[in-house]
Amino acid sequence: MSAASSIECCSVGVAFGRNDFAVSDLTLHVGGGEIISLIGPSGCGKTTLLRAIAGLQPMTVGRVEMNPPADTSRGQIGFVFQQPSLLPWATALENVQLPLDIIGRGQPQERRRAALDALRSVKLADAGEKRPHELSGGMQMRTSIARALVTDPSVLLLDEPFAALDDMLRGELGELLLSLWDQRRFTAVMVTHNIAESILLSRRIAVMRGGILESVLENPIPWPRDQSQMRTAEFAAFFGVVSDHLRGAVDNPGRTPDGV
Ligand SMILES: Nc1ncnc2c1ncn2[C@@H]1O[C@H](COP(=O)(O)OP(=O)(O)OP(=O)(O)O)[C@@H](O)[C@H]1O
Repeated sequence: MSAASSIECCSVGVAFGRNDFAVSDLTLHVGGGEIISLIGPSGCGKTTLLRAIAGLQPMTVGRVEMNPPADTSRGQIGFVFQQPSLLPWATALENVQLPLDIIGRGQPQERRRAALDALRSVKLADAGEKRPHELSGGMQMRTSIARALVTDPSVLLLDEPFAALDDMLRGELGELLLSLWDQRRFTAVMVTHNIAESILLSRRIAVMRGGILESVLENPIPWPRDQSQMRTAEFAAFFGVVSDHLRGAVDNPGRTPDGV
């Protein structure tokens, strides 16, 4: 596996109209092997920032640096989107193997073995021959996660990955993500609307509003994480802190030095 890259967003600005900045002068450091959540009201620029980090969205100003550099075309950056977006005519195994086929890594047999390993890692070892319509929503999302991880990326970018799932599945897949991170230690940036999920899964929470970074909150919940922590007083208290920042009820005291 490649070393987890740190991510440096330096004064990133993305404008869609002449002066219409969806993301404005945004500077953020994400440490190698860190999981950080991007949270904020609808339309505040979370997806635009994630796409800029991925290299999918040209920036109007600023730059994004990864160290060591991570390159999508070499499978070093993985994506998980809200919709699993699997090829309907391909089996789960073929879907997972697809990124390896595209970048042309290894011999066909090695690719198949890697895809099987990735499916096993998301507890879908027995579903490889099924097509997407034969999989439940949760299984489709597991397949999508396996596809994102099959190339052993050093950076994983997730855009509201569990938003379409019910609470039980959401919690289950959150814990799966934590265990995958524990084994692989990739750097992850996850967009979510769900405060509890952002607290359970990430080390820091970047709160955005109107295209700017409102604050970066250090998450006090100890590691290792699991869902039982969601019932603690500490979790509830931090939930309140994040909510206040989201509502704009706090005047920025939560910034950490590398999130300025
Ligand atoms: N391709 C585009 N062309 C023009 N405007 C865009 C484009 N993509 C995004 N925008 C605008 O940029 C702003 C930020 O959008 P973005 O999708 O990044 O927000 P978001 O915080 O991810 O929202 P949500 O939580 O609803 O997904 C919005 O005003 C949106 O309309």
